[in-house]
Amino acid sequence: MAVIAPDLFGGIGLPGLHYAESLIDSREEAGLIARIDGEQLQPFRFQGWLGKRLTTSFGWRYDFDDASFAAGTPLPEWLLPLRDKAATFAGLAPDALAHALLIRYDPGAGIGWHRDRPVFEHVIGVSLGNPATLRFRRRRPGGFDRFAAALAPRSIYHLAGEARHDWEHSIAPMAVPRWSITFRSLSDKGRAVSSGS
Ligand SMILES: O=C(O)CCC(=O)C(=O)O
Ligand SMILES: [Fe+2]
Repeated sequence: MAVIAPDLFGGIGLPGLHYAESLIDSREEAGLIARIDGEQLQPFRFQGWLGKRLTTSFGWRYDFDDASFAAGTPLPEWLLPLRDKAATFAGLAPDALAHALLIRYDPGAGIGWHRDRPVFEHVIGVSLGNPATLRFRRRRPGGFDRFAAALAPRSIYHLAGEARHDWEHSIAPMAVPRWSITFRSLSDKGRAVSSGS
C-alpha cells in the first residue's frame, strides 16, 4: 500500500475524493431501491460482452458497445430530490448534473478497473443496500499505488481532480446485492460532442 498524503482534515485521503455518510435515511433508501428495481435495467454491454451488473441511464447516454454519446431520456421526477442533494454535496448546480446512471449489482456482480469516460467531468455516487469498497489504483514504475474507500449504504462520494482523472477505480464482486446512483456533469469534451462540433 502506498503512502498517501494527508488531506486537508489531517486524515489519510485521496486528493479529489470527498465522502459523506447518512445522505438519506433508511426509508428514502428503500424507496430508491424500489425505484431502481422498477426501471428497465439491462445487462451492461461492452463491445459485445454482457456484464453482470444491470444498468440504465438518463439525460445523456454513453454507449460502451459502439462508443456513441447521445441525449437520452430526461431524468425522472423521482431522481430530482436526490440530484439536488448530490449537487449540494459537490458544490455544483443541480442542472450541471445532466446524466444519471442506475446500477444494480446482484451477488457476483462488480465493476472492473476503469476511469469514467472523458465526456464526463464530475462523478458523484450514492450507495444503497450494502457496504462496498471502492478500490483505487494508479500506475507507477514497477507497480501500482493503491487506495481503498469504504462506502457505507446511504453514503455519497464525489470524484474530482486527481481521484477522478489520475486514478482508476473498481468494485469487487460481492456476495450481497448493492445498488448505486451515479450523477455526472459533462466535460468540455462532452459539451463539444453533444453540440455536434
Ligand atoms: O457503483 C458505483 O458506485 C461505481 C460505479 C462506477 O464506477 C461507474 O459506473 O463508473
Ligand atoms: Fe466509475
